[in-house]
Parts: sequence; structure tokens; C-alpha cells
Amino acid sequence: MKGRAAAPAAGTILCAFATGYGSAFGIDKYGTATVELDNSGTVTGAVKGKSNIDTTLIERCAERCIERFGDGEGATVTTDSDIPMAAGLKSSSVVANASVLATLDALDVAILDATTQNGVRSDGGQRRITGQNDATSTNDADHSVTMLEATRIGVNAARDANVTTTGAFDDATASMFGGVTVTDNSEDELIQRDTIDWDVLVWTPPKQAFSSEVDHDRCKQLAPVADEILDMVVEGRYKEAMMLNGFAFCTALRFTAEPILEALPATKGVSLSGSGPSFVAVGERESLESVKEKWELREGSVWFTTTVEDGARIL
Ligand SMILES: Nc1ncnc2c1ncn2[C@@H]1O[C@H](COP(=O)(O)OP(=O)(O)O)[C@@H](O)[C@H]1O
Ligand SMILES: O=C(O)C1=C[C@@H](OP(=O)(O)O)[C@@H](O)[C@H](O)C1
Repeated sequence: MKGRAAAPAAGTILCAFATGYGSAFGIDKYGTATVELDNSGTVTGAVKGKSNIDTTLIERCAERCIERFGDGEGATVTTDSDIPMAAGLKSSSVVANASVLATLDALDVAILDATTQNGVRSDGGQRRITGQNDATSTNDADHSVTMLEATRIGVNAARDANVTTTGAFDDATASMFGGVTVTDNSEDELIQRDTIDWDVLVWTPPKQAFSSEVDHDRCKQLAPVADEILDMVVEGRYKEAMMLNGFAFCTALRFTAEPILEALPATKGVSLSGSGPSFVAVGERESLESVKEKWELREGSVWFTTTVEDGARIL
């Protein structure tokens, strides 16, 4: 049996390194995973076109799905992603979500949408929805699982593979569901989800910053600031939250805040994304064009994308 899935990248509104509360939004750039089950009893990972990448994360995603829903199968998991790795754009959440969904698909496990299951969707008049933590999140005997629980499988695989500090449930839900998500990463709980419609400008410098290597103690000192930012996020003041998050985490993670200054006052929605080194700016395309001109004077790539309302999907 074979399964295939895609998941989008994401940008940061509130980084979870300070308090465990985080917020992120899905963007229109995707990675995919293909899973082929076999009788070997062993799971092997591969990254298309690259041979020097640690495949522990994607292997643990498939293994966790097989341990829970399978019967000792082996598998080959292959990812194909043009999302820069360790750039702050959630490449790890993307491949984890895609690998989990592809494995569940290959195992013929039914994937339930927690939002429709609860009878609420983030459309029409009800923009912001809260309390999506499904009580009956999974039914192993029935061979079914909600997308929220599938997200938790990937987050736990990321913990197994040591590619995360808090588990990054904020990034994982933004990628799995699209829109804006707000989470408590210490409990892997989804607090809030919202839909937004922004143009997004990204600057990715030619460097890497691995989330597992951040100075967590230094970030924790930002707790009082992170509390203020969380209040803004819960009120839907996403752009102001990003601006404050950007200045705060540039200080803690020792990045220059110059790209944020360059984006002001064109947009308040500008931040370092995750553990960096990418920066993201959001708003109307016209006002972001002036930011693009300034960011293009820097080394690396500057590109436009948009937010996405839908997240990961089976292909
Ligand atoms: N295409 C991929 N295939 C397999 N694993 C990947 C892929 N992209 C990223 N990863 C995993 O994610 C890790 C990077 O995660 P992280 O440091 O959190 O950066 P990011 O911000 O990009 O998520 C890599 O070390 C690798 O384990
Ligand atoms: O590993 C983690 O716990 C986190 C990683 C960060 O993202 P990146 O992986 O994009 O740096 C950050 O945004 C998130 O809130 C928490």
C-alpha cells in the first residue's frame, strides 16, 4: 500500500521558546511525503535529491503510525520539499505532517477533520473558533484518527528525533490546518484558530539555525514579553504581536532587528520567524513592495507568497 500527502510551511506570530505558548500561520509553500509499506519490518527514510539529511524525524513519524495502527509493517518514506531547512519556516513540521498523513493513508486509517467533527468551521460569520481539542480525538479500534491527533503524532516524532525544543505544536498545527493557530506547546493543546488573508514577504538569508540548538534559558527570560504578546494574539492583534515578537526574539537569539526596522512603518506585521534566520512581513502586497526593495539589498533570497486557509492534505 502507498500513501502520499502534502503540507504547507508557516511563519511565526509568537515564538514558543519563552513560555511554551506559540502562534503561527500557514503559507503557500509545500513539502510532500510518499510512503510505501512493505514486509521488511524496518522503516527507511530518504530525501529526494539529497543524501546528507538526517531522516530520523520522518522515520519516527512512520514508525509511530505503524506502532499504533499497523501490524509490524516496514516502510520507505520519501520527502520532496523545497522549503529551506532550518530557516525558521517550519520545514520539520511540514515533513512530519506529510509523513504522518501519508503513512496513515497507506495504512488505510480514516482521517477525521476535527473542525467538521465538532460542527464548526472557520468560515462564514464564525471567523475565530476556540476549544478545538476534541474529547474523542482518536479511535484506534475503529481505525480512525482526527487531524489534531495526527498532528500530535508528528510532534512526538519530532521530540523523539530531537529536532525541537518545545515540540513546536504551534508550527505543526499552522501547517496541518492552515490559517493562524495559537497553542500551548507544553500540553499540545490548540487554543484558537483563525483565518487570515495576507500577502507574505519572506527573506531567507544563506544560513541555518536549528531549533534544537537555541539558547532556551535566554529565551525564557522573555516570558513577561511573551505574556503580553499572547494577550495581543488572543485579541486577534496579530500584526502588533509579530512586531513585538520580532524585536524580542531578535534580542534573545542575537539576530539584528534591522530587517524589522526596514519594514516599519510599511507594515507592523514583521518578525523573525521561529528560531530564524528568515524574517517574514505580512500585509498588502503594495506596501510590502517597498520592504522587498530594502530586503533585496541583503544576501539570500526574498520572495512573495500568501497565507493559506487550508493546511495539509492527502494527495
Ligand atoms: N525534506 C526533509 N526531509 C526530512 N527531514 C527534514 C526535511 N526538512 C527538514 N527536515 C528535518 O527537520 C530538521 C530541521 O528542523 P528545524 O531546525 O526545526 O528547522 P525548521 O525551522 O526548518 O523546521 C532537519 O534537521 C531534519 O531533521
Ligand atoms: O522547536 C520548537 O519548539 C520551536 C521552533 C520554532 O520554530 P522553527 O522550527 O521554525 O525555528 C518556534 O517558532 C516554535 O514556536 C517552537
